[in-house]
Amino acid sequence: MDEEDDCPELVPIDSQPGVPAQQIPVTIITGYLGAGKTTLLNYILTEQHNKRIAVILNEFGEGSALEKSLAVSQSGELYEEWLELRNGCLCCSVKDNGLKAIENLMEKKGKFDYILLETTGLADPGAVASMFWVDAELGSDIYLDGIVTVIDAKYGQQQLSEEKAEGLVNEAARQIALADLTIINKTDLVNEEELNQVRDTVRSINGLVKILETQRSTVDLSEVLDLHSFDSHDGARLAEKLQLVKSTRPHLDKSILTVTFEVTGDLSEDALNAFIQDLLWEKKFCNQQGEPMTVIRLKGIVSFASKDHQVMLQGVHELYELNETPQLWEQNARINRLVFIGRNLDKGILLEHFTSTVVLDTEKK
Ligand SMILES: Nc1nc2c(ncn2[C@@H]2O[C@H](COP(=O)(O)OP(=O)(O)OP(=O)(O)O)[C@@H](O)[C@H]2O)c(=O)[nH]1
Ligand SMILES: [Zn+2]
Repeated sequence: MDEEDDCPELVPIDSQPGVPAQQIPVTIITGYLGAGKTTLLNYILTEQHNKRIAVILNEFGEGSALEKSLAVSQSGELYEEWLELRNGCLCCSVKDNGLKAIENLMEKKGKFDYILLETTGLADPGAVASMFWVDAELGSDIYLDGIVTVIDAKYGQQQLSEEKAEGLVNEAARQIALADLTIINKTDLVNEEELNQVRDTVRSINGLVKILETQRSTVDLSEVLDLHSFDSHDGARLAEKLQLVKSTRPHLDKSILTVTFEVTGDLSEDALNAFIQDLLWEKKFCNQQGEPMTVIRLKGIVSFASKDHQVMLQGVHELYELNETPQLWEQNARINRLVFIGRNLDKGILLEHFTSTVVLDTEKK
């Protein structure tokens, strides 16, 4: 038909599946008190780059304010709240230099294309990350790009070694468990031995995370921004990364640690959901001492019999997602790789549950 000639070929505006066009990335910058978060933000803001960045110094990490924003999230009004933010109404959650920077930015440009959010030192970045995640599901224009945790080279070791009351998680360790990138800052204040020690501790908590070492939080911006840590279109990169991850040993008896395993074969989607929900929601799995396993961060690449594409698994606290990646299995062996970061994790027990309930029978040898 003639009309067909007139009709332009439809092309997607954004070539990256999984990231709708126009979405603004947000990077959460977390880290214990005084580690160097603000120094990092100031550095990023003043460094040469072609991004219009908005900085939010976050207050809702504190007490009732956090509960308030989570409550808002549950009633579904969060979308609106963040939309306002996106449109420039940042003032209420911003202070100091950050505010000036954003005010100036918006006066000049009206809009920005990157958001950096500094949480307070004691905040649980998981709660903040979950908010953005839930928000993204609601069709928000903001998506979570990554969680960056700044660690004090001098005092980090001490902060990470503090014994917490029974049942409580060490916040500094939790921040590392959740991180996509860690920055060990203030290396000028420690000798090599101390630096090795803190690096080993960080690695023992999170076997997956990238570790940078800095003075005055001076980093290559490309290593901090646009990490796409939660995007399923980066499935191939995650799959590659997961291959290199090793299970870790806790630096203290009760510490957070990383457990990873790989299992060949197809999984039952329903059974995998049940497994994850038993683990994250029901806390059904216990270690040999009978203590319930707690997962803080979860990542994986898995194979479902019905799907030609690799599927990415992401979890933050009790939220998780399974998303198909653009990556095809093709002739590659269907190897499921999972990484769990949390407390009281026992690899043997997890693996046993996984192979006996989630892997399809035909594949079991
Ligand atoms: N010696 C040294 N001091 C640093 C370095 N980086 C930052 N500082 C100093 O450490 C102090 C804390 O830095 P901030 O960037 O404010 O840390 P923060 O994590 O934002 O702190 P809070 O928001 O209070 O939790 C400041 O006095 C910084 O000047 C570094 O690499 N070496
Ligand atoms: Zn700060």
